[in-house]
Amino acid sequence: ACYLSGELDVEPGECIKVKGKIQSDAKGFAVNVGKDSSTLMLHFNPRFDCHGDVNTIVCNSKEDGVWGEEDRKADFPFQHGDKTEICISFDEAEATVKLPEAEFKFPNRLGMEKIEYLAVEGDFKVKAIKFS
Ligand SMILES: C=CCO[C@@H]1O[C@H](CO)[C@@H](O[C@@H]2O[C@H](CO)[C@H](O)[C@H](OCc3cn(Cc4cccc(/C=C\CN=C(N)N)c4)nn3)[C@H]2O)[C@H](O)[C@H]1NC(C)=O
Repeated sequence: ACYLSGELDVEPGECIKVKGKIQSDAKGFAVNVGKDSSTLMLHFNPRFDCHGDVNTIVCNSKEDGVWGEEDRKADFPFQHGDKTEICISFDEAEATVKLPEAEFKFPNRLGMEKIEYLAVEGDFKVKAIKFS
């Protein structure tokens, strides 16, 4: 993981802003939020070229270490070398991922009431993390 934090207390309506740069040879990266590494509200996983996916965002949840059903998004608003800001918020129904030019929703399948864990993994250089 290139950024890992536990013991967070992000409540519904609050925002986690991950600012950084996508590596120029990125194969993929992931932003994970939830309770801990085994219990994720959202695994937001843009894939440039990995696991057989090309330019596809794969979202999923994880409950006690078991992946849920994947949700592949239609848009892929990322390019190699891009600087970007990924803002994640949630409410009882869904998580929202806001990018400069796109927005994605993913159901809050686990009914999580707070985010205590954030991890950014893969080919993404984290510049700043802001909570608002
Ligand atoms: C078709 C065959 C069966 O179906 C496939 O079955 C695979 C295994 O279940 C799924 O894959 C899994 O999907 C999960 C979501 O559901 C997670 O993403 C998981 O990864 C977990 C994971 C995260 N991480 C850290 C990380 C994250 C991003 C990049 C890197 C590393 C750098 C890459 N850069 C390089 N190398 N330069 C590292 N490591 N493992 C992935 O293995 C595929 O989606 C699925 N494909 C389809 C179409 O159904």
